[in-house]
Amino acid sequence: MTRTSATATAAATDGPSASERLLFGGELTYDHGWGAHDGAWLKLGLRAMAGSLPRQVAVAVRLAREADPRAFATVALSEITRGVAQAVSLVAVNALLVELLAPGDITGRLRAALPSLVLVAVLAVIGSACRSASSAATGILEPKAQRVATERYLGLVARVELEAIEDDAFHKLMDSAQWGADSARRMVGYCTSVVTSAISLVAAAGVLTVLHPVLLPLLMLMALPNAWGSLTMARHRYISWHRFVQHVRAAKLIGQLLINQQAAAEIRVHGVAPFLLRHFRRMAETSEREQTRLSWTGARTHVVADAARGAATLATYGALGLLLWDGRMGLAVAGTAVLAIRSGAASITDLVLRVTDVQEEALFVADLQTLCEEAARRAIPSGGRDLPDTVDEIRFEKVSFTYPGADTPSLHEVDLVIPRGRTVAVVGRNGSGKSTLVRLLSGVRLPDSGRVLWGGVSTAEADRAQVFDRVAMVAQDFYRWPFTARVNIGIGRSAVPMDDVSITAAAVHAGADEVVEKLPRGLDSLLARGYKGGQEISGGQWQKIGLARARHRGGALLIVDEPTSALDPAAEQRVFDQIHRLAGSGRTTVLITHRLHSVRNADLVYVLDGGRVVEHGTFDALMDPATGTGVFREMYELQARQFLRPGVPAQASPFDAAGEERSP
Ligand SMILES: Nc1ncnc2c1ncn2[C@@H]1O[C@H](COP(=O)(O)OP(=O)(O)OP(=O)(O)O)[C@@H](O)[C@H]1O
Repeated sequence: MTRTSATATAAATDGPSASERLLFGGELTYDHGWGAHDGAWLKLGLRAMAGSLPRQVAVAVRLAREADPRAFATVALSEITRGVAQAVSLVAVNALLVELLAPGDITGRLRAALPSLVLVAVLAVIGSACRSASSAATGILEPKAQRVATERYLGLVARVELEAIEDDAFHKLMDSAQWGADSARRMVGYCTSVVTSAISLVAAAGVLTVLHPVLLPLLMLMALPNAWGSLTMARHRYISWHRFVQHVRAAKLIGQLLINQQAAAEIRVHGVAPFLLRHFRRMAETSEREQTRLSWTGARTHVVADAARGAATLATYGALGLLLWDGRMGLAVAGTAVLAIRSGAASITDLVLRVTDVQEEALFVADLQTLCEEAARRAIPSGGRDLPDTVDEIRFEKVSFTYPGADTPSLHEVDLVIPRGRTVAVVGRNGSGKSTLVRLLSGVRLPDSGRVLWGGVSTAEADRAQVFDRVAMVAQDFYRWPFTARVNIGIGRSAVPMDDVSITAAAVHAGADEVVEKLPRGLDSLLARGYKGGQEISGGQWQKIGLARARHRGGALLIVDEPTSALDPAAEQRVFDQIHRLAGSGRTTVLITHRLHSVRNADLVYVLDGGRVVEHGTFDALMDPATGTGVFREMYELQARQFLRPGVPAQASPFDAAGEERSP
């Protein structure tokens, strides 16, 4: 989607106040998107627009040089040569006209003018060759510059703290900055044009200055209205884009939902499509209003700019006429002046257009720059304290944690110990804080207060790359990569070769070998419906693939969050057996589950409620009325009763044995 078409699908409202919210049909709401951060970023962007052109060109030059130094040198050399050729050509044209308009017979005049004529022709050939070389090199440079810019921001974003990824303001910046890489590509091309036009203009201006001092200021006067008009419109477009980027996201989201594979069945059975389409349409209609507003602003700006430029052109040619009329300028000089003014005016128009383009693109490149700075600021720090080779225990000390924007803590002064080589189960109601605990345990989140200690080293001070390296995790929502089964198992340790032996061993361990065997191309089957040869597997089968991934990854700590929710009873039993076997092999395991019977074999059970540890101990101790507080026992018995509950008495069939309806 281009920026223009994206804006076209975006919704619009009248003003950018922070409190305003766009209400889609009274059901779906999206924030207007102008938070405190956003205002600051917008100001930054507009400052970039007002900023100096050399700085913006320097950004493109740095990018181009990094992308392909040789192509960059070719562009620079070609453009400089072309500019010099153009300047010399104008001087040669002047000499040519002087010879042609001199008194004497025509043959003599032509002979005298011949060297200048040849020079003009040679310079034209040089100019043309330079233009071809420059455009070829620019074509090579542009995609490379885009790649360099994209790689830079993707690399930085992939390293930010989880908190940034969940922050809507950061997301908005990512959306806006995504256009920045595309803009960086275009900026390289536009900058080349700026340099070309500037050199042409300098050549024309030099000649005009020599011809008569008044001609140059007049030529410059012609440039002003165009510059004002183009800059004004670029500013309007940029503000408009920032105002609606949030809605562009919403429109994109709805569009994606309509074609989403997982949502497809529900969209049809529940008839969701008209609802989604209605909101999509509403956004497009409000966007049309914004487009109309922009068009009118554009029309008004162009009328004013064109009128001013017309007056300036009239003044320029009028001045030239006057100089000719009162004899202060010869005919040959006037002819050269007309050529120089025409070339200069064309260069100015081109220059103004391209400068505006550069500045407009620079705004998005500035967003990209801001994103890179913000991503670097919010990156998971590299380095830190080393973990001991053997971590004897992981300890939570009075750990509290509140999600940004939440009113209540999700974990409150949690104390907990996970001894090496043991299986520790964490149980509790929905929303009691189990998954949050896992996030702090694995180091993807840091506590607000208290410490999570890995062998005495707190995760806040540790080299977190070392913490991550020791964790294998099968989260509830582990990612289903749209790649082959082999990659889905091996991606947990992607630096290690994904050979048949190691991948199959991991698959066998998790029971995923049966899944793989049924796939048409075995491990190399693509697990992505909607692509050629793509396969779909069931939720339970995915869970086995997820477990195989954790097995292949290895690591000292295995965290399994609801590992069996989608498994059949036999597979569930097998998974728990495997988990206990793993624990027996010296690997520490943290098991989060609602299936309380499965924690029987755990060495320790922690019970969470409302973000607090309300009870802990061995299974037997928690079940014993003499030692347990009863919280766990109650939960366990409630679950057990569901299996023991007597069946619902059978209802009498309304039909008799012959299939006839019974009389009431
Ligand atoms: N990313 C998040 N941002 C804000 N709040 C969150 C986030 N994740 C969880 N919470 C909140 O933190 C609390 C604990 O959630 P958590 O997911 O840790 O519970 P849980 O015990 O794992 O629940 P379940 O058994 O349903 O998986 C809940 O109130 C939840 O709404």
